[in-house]
Amino acid sequence: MTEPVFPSIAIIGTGLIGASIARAAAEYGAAGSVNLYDVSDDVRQRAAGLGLGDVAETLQAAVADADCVLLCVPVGALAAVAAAAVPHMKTGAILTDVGSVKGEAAAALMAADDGRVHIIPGHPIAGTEQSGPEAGFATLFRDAWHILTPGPSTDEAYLAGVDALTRFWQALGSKVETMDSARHDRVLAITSHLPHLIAFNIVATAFDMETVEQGEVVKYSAGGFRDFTRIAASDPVMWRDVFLTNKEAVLECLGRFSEDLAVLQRAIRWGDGDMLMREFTRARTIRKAIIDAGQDSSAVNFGRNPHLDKETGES
Ligand SMILES: NC(=O)C1=CN([C@@H]2O[C@H](COP(=O)(O)OP(=O)(O)OC[C@H]3O[C@@H](n4cnc5c(N)ncnc54)[C@H](O)[C@@H]3O)[C@@H](O)[C@H]2O)C=CC1
Ligand SMILES: O=C(O)C(=O)Cc1ccc(O)cc1
Repeated sequence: MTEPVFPSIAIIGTGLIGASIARAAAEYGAAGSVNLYDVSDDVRQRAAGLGLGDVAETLQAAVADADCVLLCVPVGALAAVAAAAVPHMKTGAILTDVGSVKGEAAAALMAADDGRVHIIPGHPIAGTEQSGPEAGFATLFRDAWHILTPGPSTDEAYLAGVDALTRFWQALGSKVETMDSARHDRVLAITSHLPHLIAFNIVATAFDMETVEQGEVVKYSAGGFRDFTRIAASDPVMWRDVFLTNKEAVLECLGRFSEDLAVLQRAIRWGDGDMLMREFTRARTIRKAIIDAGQDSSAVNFGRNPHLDKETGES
């Protein structure tokens, strides 16, 4: 077996993502030892029971020996956790995160910078609608993108840190890209954040209609609506924080989306079949182009936990 990328890592927040990193790092030999900490007593006990690593009683104890500290908490908690962690970290260690929004995450991490650690924000584009340590699985990051948004430093030690973190995520199976955090937030607003908002909204609308239609909405729900309900089952705290911290980019996308929806609404009202054909054909072509380019990682990861997928019975 090859040398681990990091002799020791600390994972703060042992939910879906933290537990998946712990399992993957152990399974693929990416870290020599894995320390864990979660603010919740109950989650800490469950993480220990699952054998995810050495569960510490305090954040300070978890990070003290780590060569890389991975913050896997909701975006809104990053600033406080980073501020509490950095003074106890080793000089030269890496501080990264997995937050779904990067501008705010980078600002939260940078605010804690004391000049001794290397701050390299990151985001795995892989997940499911589930949360908690039991939901984690080692193959979550396989073939998924991992976006790093490093700072502007050209310091040799910092660049060596970026290189090590890249190798860590590659060892977990990810394809790593670096990107400017503002660009990340614009891209993710349309590809991930807006789709989640639409799912939360359509499920709520259908539920309200159900009281009128006496159960028929859910009873006859076809595949499309079921897919929306899966996404809408995602963690409310995590998604509240995403929308609070990527406000501008999401509102921009929502504005464009509403305009385009109004065009379809108008076409339906006026019976403009040509317009509907044009729009639907274009969407179909786009989907085909995505598949042909091999970008459909959803088929690999999203929503497919081999340990928990009760619907398909996969194991
Ligand atoms: N769920 C998903 O599909 C994905 C989530 N992410 C990001 O990963 C991060 C974690 O998300 P999940 O693992 O899904 O959430 P989760 O809800 O499964 O786990 C989060 C854990 O953080 C803990 N926590 C909260 N505040 C804390 C604090 N101050 N100190 C220590 N622990 C604390 C919670 O107790 C919880 O156990 C979020 O920032 C999210 O944006 C990124 C990619 C995919
Ligand atoms: O489950 C799904 O469909 C997802 O889209 C998972 C996901 C959620 C948040 C992210 O920042 C990245 C991936």
